[in-house]
Amino acid sequence: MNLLDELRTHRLLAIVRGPDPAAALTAVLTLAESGVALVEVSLTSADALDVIRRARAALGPDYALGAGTVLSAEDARAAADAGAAFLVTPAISASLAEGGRLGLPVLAGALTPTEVVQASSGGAAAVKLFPASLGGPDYLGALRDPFPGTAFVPVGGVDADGARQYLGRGAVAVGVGSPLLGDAVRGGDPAALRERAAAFLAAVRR
Ligand SMILES: O=C(O)C(=O)C[C@H](O)[C@H](O)COP(=O)(O)O
Repeated sequence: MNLLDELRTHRLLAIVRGPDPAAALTAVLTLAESGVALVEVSLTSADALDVIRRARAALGPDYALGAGTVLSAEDARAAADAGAAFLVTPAISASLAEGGRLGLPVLAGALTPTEVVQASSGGAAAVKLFPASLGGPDYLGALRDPFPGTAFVPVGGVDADGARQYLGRGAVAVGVGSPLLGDAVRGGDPAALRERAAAFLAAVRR
């Protein structure tokens, strides 16, 4: 898949992370049904690889389902085996190069200018600005001056209002976990998740 194209087109990446595999799977499927085109399942979730495997089986081969918090080369390979189509990392790590070897695009985490350079030169499809809440939209704006060609995806503490602001400052997309998922990862009402998904999809619309 072309991760950068997907991010540019859909502008919203949902991050599922939770203690309950059944609830995580339901959340992934609910997000997909709601029109959220890109979802990552964090490997810190309970039975994350099994959740990815089941979600892949339910959603088919073309859905943009990825694995998050992929730090090691071993995790990158396991995520690929489970059916992840892309990898997300919170930092520059061995999984970036391994993604290249596996042919999987990587959204690589970076915070500082030095890390932005390392992520890009390491082959990242896009740079996940993490934790974005540390500097907010102004910090993204400051980074965009020296890196106008870099595709940034802010992650961490991004609510619907923040999503609009980051996109207005030139982010290609935003990544959203708890403000979107809420209690859905602990078995909360899927109808409420559908409503939050609709609100975030409206917030990222051009
Ligand atoms: O999974 C990783 O490696 C991440 O870096 C993602 C972050 O930890 C949060 O999950 C996103 O933050 P919120 O949208 O505030 O919940």
